[in-house]
Amino acid sequence: MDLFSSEKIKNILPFDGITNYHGVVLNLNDCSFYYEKLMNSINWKNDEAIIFGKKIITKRKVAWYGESEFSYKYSGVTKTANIFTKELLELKSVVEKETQETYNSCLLNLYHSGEEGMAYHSDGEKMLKKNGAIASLSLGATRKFSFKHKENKQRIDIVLENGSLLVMKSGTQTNWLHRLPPTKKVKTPRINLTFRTIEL
Ligand SMILES: O=C(O)CCC(=O)C(=O)O
Ligand SMILES: [Fe+2]
Repeated sequence: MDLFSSEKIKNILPFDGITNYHGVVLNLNDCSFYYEKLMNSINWKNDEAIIFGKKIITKRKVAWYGESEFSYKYSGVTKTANIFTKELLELKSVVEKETQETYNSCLLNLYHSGEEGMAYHSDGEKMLKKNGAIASLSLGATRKFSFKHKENKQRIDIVLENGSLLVMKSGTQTNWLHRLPPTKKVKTPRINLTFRTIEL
């Protein structure tokens, strides 16, 4: 973080939480380099979830990476994380410098087109450090991202560009839901990386 960068970092939530939008933190060359690299080298898997008792397989792909092969439970299934690749460690260090926080794991999502998204949820899994920052780095297609207050249903929308960084901090997961709405307008893929701190 440079001396002046705090001026451009804004809390986009009006109350009950802090979510900072840092804007674009990677230059275009780095964006293309990491987008291609991650697209081709990450151990992408379709996600499984149990919705109303039925097993569904998402079109969106996911991958968990971390400092160690920690195991985690997702929709009743125990899975093992992959070990950070060189590129993920490089991106982690960019994000750590920019946010002045540290992270020990990363959940990656690959949305092949605008038809794939993620429904309203909050990231409050037991394993996550309580009120720890979740730093979300976006690569590829620009997508809208929405927050909805759990009580008064107020909505806040933000556009996440190629190379941008959004950091969800204290209060955000407790008081707000977030989602990536599907859209017919976007035809190209987007990769999202959420750096997190897991208590091992
Ligand atoms: O794709 C995104 O921007 C958000 C992903 C997300 O909310 C999550 O992985 O928990
Ligand atoms: Fe999330």
